[in-house]
Amino acid sequence: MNYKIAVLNGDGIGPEIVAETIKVLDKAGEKFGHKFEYVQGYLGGESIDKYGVPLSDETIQVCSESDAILLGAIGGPKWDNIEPEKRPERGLLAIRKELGVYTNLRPAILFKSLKSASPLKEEIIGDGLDVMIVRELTGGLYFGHREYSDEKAFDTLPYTRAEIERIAKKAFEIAKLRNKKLTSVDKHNVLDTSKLWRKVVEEISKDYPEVEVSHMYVDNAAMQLIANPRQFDVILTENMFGDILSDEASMLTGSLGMLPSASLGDGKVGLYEPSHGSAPDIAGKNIANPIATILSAVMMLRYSFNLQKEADAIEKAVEKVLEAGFRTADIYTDGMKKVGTDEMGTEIANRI
Ligand SMILES: NC(=O)c1ccc[n+]([C@@H]2O[C@H](COP(=O)([O-])OP(=O)(O)OC[C@H]3O[C@@H](n4cnc5c(N)ncnc54)[C@H](O)[C@@H]3O)[C@@H](O)[C@H]2O)c1
Ligand SMILES: CC(C)[C@H](C(=O)O)[C@@H](O)C(=O)O
Ligand SMILES: [Mg+2]
Repeated sequence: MNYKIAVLNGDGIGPEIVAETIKVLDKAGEKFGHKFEYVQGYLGGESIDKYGVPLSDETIQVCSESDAILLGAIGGPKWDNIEPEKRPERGLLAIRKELGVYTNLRPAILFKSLKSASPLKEEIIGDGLDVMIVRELTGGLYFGHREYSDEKAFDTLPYTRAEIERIAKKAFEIAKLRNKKLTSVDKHNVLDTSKLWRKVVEEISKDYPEVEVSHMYVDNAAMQLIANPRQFDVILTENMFGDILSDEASMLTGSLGMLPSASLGDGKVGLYEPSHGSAPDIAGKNIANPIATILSAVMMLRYSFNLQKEADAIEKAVEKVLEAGFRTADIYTDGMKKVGTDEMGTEIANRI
């Protein structure tokens, strides 16, 4: 089959990690007889430089005419001091909103051979940690009414019942296919939106009697993720809590460079990007870890193209490369073979 993928390199390490992902996708395509066609779009800083805006109509069109979107990461110091509406990050929020991808899946999975790369003790991290964070992506604080003056500024955190219902249903559906345990994370003791969130999640849970549901305050959840991460299976939470908790959870897997993501809606096009940012501190040095992006492409094969054996083959190749001791700097531990971004991509592609 032929698949058309919109590619948005973005900024910083974006082009480096996307190049390795394409290398891996092409190898999988070759092996299983698929053709991946890539169409270039522009997002964030690169789009500001090209079009003067962080997301252009041209790129929206390229994305909506594709079967899926592969994104590197956006942002960087070059664009940090421009007006808020024109920042690279606004382009990312706009594309998520435009595509209606309200479900952001961020799976924190520990590869066995990376146990020693996690800062947590082995007895806490255990064997085979696998937590799925389901983050609401197109509502809440990121999209609420906001105002700024040099004397006073505010952001608002709105959620409608419908927005909570649809993400809660997705999370319960996912939990049903996993260990049937869902922890909804909120700040019910303080926020009205959390009051509605908890009420709606409770209501939806009645349709999923096989899933055990519990509620946890976000501050406690931040602590529990470190103290006892294995208690979690599916974590359901709102936009900003999910942003923060997913970066935290990434360290359970060894590095932020290991955490992929899939952003899905009810429409045709899914957006696949690593959970991390453009890492300007290491950009252009060929040291970034491409695995989060490669695993995001695995999610693309699974969720957008239904190519299960192809997805398994890439995932297995990542596992084999890690077992063989290859490590980028962020997951390096003594005695392993340190490799650059491109070598990591090549080693993975060679094992498909
Ligand atoms: N989805 C996105 O595009 C996205 C996500 C987060 C941040 N950002 C943007 O990225 C820029 C930098 O933000 P930041 O520094 O807070 O977050 P960041 O995620 O870019 O980096 C945080 C730390 O993790 C490291 N890191 C990140 N990805 C890595 C990888 N693949 N391999 C090895 N190390 C990696 C970085 O070197 C840095 O030390 C900002 O402009 C921010 O707005 C974009
Ligand atoms: C860059 C920023 C807008 C973005 C977010 O907060 O969603 C990022 O941190 C992420 O996790 O994808
Ligand atoms: Mg983030």
